[in-house]
Formats: sequence, structure tokens, C-alpha cells
Amino acid sequence: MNKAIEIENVNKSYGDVRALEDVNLTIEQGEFFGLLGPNGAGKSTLIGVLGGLVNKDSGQVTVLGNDVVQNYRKTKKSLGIVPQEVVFDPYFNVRETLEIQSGYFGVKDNGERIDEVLDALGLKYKEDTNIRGLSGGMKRRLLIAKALVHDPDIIVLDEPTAGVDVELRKSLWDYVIKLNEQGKTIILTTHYLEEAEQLCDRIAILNKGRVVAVDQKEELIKRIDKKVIEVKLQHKPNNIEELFPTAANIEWTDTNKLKLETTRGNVISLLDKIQNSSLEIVDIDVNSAKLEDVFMKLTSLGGEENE
Ligand SMILES: Nc1ncnc2c1ncn2[C@@H]1O[C@H](COP(=O)(O)OP(=O)(O)OP(=O)(O)O)[C@@H](O)[C@H]1O
Repeated sequence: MNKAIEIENVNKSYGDVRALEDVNLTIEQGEFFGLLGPNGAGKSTLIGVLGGLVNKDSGQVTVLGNDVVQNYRKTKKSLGIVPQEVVFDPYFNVRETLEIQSGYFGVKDNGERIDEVLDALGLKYKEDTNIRGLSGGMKRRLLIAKALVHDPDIIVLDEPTAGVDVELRKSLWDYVIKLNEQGKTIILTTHYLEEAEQLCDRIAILNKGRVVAVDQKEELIKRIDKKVIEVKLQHKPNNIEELFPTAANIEWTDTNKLKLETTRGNVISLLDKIQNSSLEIVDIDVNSAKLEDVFMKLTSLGGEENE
């Protein structure tokens, strides 16, 4: 079986800026893949290269075994790319926009598919509305609909939920999960790390144009030896620091919670200590590291590791 995407030794510079540096990535068919990185890491450039919209300087990219430059027409049909920027021709209504988009992909008589996509994205009641009359969130829904009219095998979502309300987020994710369950490959870039943690199976982290990690989500998170014990107390103790000298970090929150950061190996002894203390405990939670911890460690936001 062909890989959904194979990216080999891809480089791209804009003048002095190395937007992509020796990028190698393989994405299997049916994966829900996260492409994460801070602003300017190269995510959109990589998606541009994938979609044949950005000319790479070197390297090779194939989509379902077809080279994105040599077989542009074929690869274009396999991909549904939802771009970050919302740009539309303001003279058409919602349905016309999707009909034109279907034509662009050479799909005729696409009414049924258009209905399905309009329904799934909660746009049906707006089908006759002119683009100028749509709210920002509705325009974003239409952007997603446009990428799906030709029923592509691989769906690439570049920051699809930036600035959209909770309701759309939920309905969008429900739909994308359904598409993934039907066998579609999903590639997602987002700055909402919690969303990526919930949705993606495998994640690549880009930093300054380079892939600094690619692994199963759980494996990435395991790289961080961190546990946070959260103890809700009746009252704030006055000698917190002295009580728990082995905790790596201690924080008291407005919600009467004592947060003790520690390592996996130290959790039990800290819990013992809490139990044997005279603290008036209301509740206790023990939390593991999150994707955000890995992200911070591996990208420049986290400091020296990647300098
Ligand atoms: N057309 C362009 N001309 C010049 N520089 C560009 C161009 N497009 C991107 N860059 C630069 O390439 C680098 C990578 O940008 P890119 O947009 O791919 O990052 P990104 O990870 O998508 O960022 P964000 O999360 O902010 O969308 C940045 O330094 C950016 O300024």
C-alpha cells in the first residue's frame, strides 16, 4: 500500500530564512497526524509544498505514491487542504462557491456531495447567502467545505479552529473524526495543543524549519518525567516550602489548591507525606505530563535545548 504522504529531504528558503531544513516525514494512510510548531516553524510552508503551491528548493514529496510536481493534477485531487487564510470571491453565494470549487476539481453534478458537506458543517441553511453576508465563523466553515467537495483521501487542516467558537469546534471535530474513521488521512496543524493531544495518533514537532520530534503521542509525552500532585485544601498552610522540600516546584492557586510538581519516582513518597501531614485535604489529583510540556521542551519557547 502506498504511503499517504512521503516527504524526503525537503528544503525551502526565503532569502536568508530557512523555512524548511532537511525535512523527512512519512504519514500512513488512515492516520490522524498532528503537525505542530511555534509561529514561523515552517508548518504552512510544508503544507504549501505538499499542495504544490510552494516550490521547494530540493527534496521529494509524494502523495499516495505520486510526485506532487510531476503528477500535480493527480495529487491535487487526493488532497483537500483547508488553508489558514480566509479568502473568497465575494460575488457568489455558499452553494455557488462549492459548485465552482467542484468544477475546479473536474467534478460534475456534485449536488449530493455538496448537500452532505453543507449538512455536516451546519451550512445548509446558509446555502443561498452571499459570502459577504457570512460571519467569520461561517466563512471558516465554508473554507472547510470547499476543501472537501471533491471527497479527497487526505485532508489537511491548517489551523482550522483559530478564532472559531466552541460549538463549531465541537461539530468540526466530530465530523473530522468521522471522516478519519471512514479511512481518510487527516493532517492537522494547530496551536491548541490540547486539541492535538486529544485527536492525533502521531505527532511531528517542527522548530525553525526542522523536525525535532516525530512519534506516537503517548511516546512523546513519556519523554517528560513529570507528575503534578494537586491537593485541594481547606486552608492555605503557612509553611508550604518547608513541608515538601523534595518537590521540584510548588504553587498555591486562588482555588485553594497546592500544586506539587515532581518526578514519577517521587510521587508515592510525596503522597505519603501529604497523607501524614496535618493538612485538611478536600481532594487530590495526580496529573501526568501533557503534550504542552513536550512542546515547550522541544521548541525554542522551552529554552536552550535547540539553540
Ligand atoms: N512568502 C514568504 N516570503 C518570505 N518569507 C516567508 C514566506 N512564507 C513564509 N516565510 C517565512 O518562513 C518561515 C516559516 O513560515 P511558515 O508560515 O511556514 O510558519 P508556520 O509554522 O506556518 O507559522 P504560523 O504558526 O505562524 O502559521 C517564517 O520565518 C516566515 O516568516
